Amino acid sequence: MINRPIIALDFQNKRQTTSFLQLFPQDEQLFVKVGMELFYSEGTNFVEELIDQGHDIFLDLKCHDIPNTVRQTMTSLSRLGISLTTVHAAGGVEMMKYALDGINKGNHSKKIPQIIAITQLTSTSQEQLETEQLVERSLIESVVNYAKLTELAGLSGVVCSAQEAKIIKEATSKDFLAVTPGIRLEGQSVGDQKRVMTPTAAKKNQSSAIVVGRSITRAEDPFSAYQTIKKMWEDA
Ligand SMILES: O=C(O)c1cc(=O)[nH]c(=O)n1[C@@H]1O[C@H](COP(=O)(O)O)[C@@H](O)[C@H]1O
Repeated sequence: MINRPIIALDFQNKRQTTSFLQLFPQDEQLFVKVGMELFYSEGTNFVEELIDQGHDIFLDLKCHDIPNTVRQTMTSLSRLGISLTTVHAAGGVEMMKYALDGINKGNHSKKIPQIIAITQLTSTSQEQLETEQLVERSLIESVVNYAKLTELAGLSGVVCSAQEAKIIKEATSKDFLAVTPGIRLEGQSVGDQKRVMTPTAAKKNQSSAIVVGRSITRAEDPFSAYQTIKKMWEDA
């Protein structure tokens, strides 16, 4: 269980990210997610700067490629000192095993990252699964299947919606992580997300960690929104 909400730093560049982080007390150690948007513009140097500032990093690059390429990517990332990173479970068991091998072969002078796998994105609906992916099973079955394959490959857990966290825990082991984005407060616009839950409902449904973007980054007072969400998570 990760005790703080993970804040998705979905910003275009270092300048925007730094002004956002300045809204938090200097000694507040955050768990932040750097995604493709920020990583592709600022690269590894900025990730290392965030680590030096005392933050835990979820580097969310959603790798999905042939096993050998993913292995070498993970070896490159392993030296950074990040806490978590992602691959797509759709890449297959072999790809996920290679990913783990890549991390293990890397140079961990700082911290060994845990790898978690994307199941079905929280922006995917049952209808899209049927009409676009041509998957005939239910969305839940697909997510649970990906979770079992991820566990078989030896990774630490999955990214799924909080709606599926409990069923994943039942289908896998106690320590297997169900990291859940798609978090909204009551009454907030869901935007492009399809499978959402509140922080309280997510915790009650056995989510291991919540990933929160716009509910914090676009709040009028981001630090206060963070504190509210953190408290909801702690108290549930
Ligand atoms: O890997 C992720 O973090 C992720 C997986 C997923 O299925 N859904 C999902 O929303 N995310 C990420 O979680 C964050 C959610 O942002 P908000 O919808 O603004 O809270 C974004 O950074 C997404 O990239």
